[in-house]
Amino acid sequence: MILENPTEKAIGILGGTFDPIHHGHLRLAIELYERLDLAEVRLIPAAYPPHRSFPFANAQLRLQMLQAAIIGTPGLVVDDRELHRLGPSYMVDTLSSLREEYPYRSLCLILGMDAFSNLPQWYQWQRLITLAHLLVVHRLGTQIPAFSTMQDFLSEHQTNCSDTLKKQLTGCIWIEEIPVLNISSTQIRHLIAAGKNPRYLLPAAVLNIINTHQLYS
Ligand SMILES: Nc1ncnc2c1ncn2[C@@H]1O[C@H](COP(=O)(O)OP(=O)(O)OP(=O)(O)O)[C@@H](O)[C@H]1O
Ligand SMILES: O=C(O)c1ccc[n+]([C@@H]2O[C@H](COP(=O)([O-])O)[C@@H](O)[C@H]2O)c1
Repeated sequence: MILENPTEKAIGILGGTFDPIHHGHLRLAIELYERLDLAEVRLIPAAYPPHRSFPFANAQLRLQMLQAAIIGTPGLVVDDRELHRLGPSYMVDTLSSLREEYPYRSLCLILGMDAFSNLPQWYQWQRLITLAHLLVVHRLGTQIPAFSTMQDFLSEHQTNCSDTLKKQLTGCIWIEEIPVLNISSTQIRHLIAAGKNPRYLLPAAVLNIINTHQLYS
């Protein structure tokens, strides 16, 4: 669907395991919020992330860490809808429920280039672009996938005009190069397990929750 006079800004959607949330996630969300003039970026923790082992921290604590991380940050919102579903937290179900809630709103699913390269392994992956745009960001050391499925997918959907993301509700791929911080949740978990201090890789409020609940040690 094409909107002749789009009045409402697009909503960015950043799903993740967030085990734990860190400054890499938060900078990514803020950069995209500002650069693409989004209404907000929704951080959506996965209850049961598909295609990876079970998270170390339980879903309620990962949610609590997210809420603590974004307090007072304009444009960032936590959305806990995946915590109310049973079974694997498939993105297609999350986008379907957002689409029901916002039938006439542009939705932009944010993906790192690594996640984008693995998209064909996602459940019903070809439906994703019928429910939202894909906002693909470069992460250090990642490249645009060279294999034909993704090259074809890109040539069909990639847009060079960011205004299209506002005018259309779904169906476009936008690639954004951003200065990505080389931080991962795995690195933070490993530091804590080794008795080292992860301070400054993640918000102090998140580290307080980790310490209170003795997570990852
Ligand atoms: N440092 C970072 N900069 C930008 N994007 C990131 C960064 N770390 C993760 N992301 C992106 O955020 C989303 C959620 O990431 P996730 O919760 O898996 O974090 P992670 O740090 O990659 O975790 P883990 O090390 O446990 O795999 C993914 O799309 C991922 O590509
Ligand atoms: O829907 C899927 O099949 C699917 C497969 C892999 C990952 N995802 C989602 O991608 C997001 C990032 O996942 P992860 O494993 O990098 O934390 C998170 O929201 C996951 O639920 C979704």
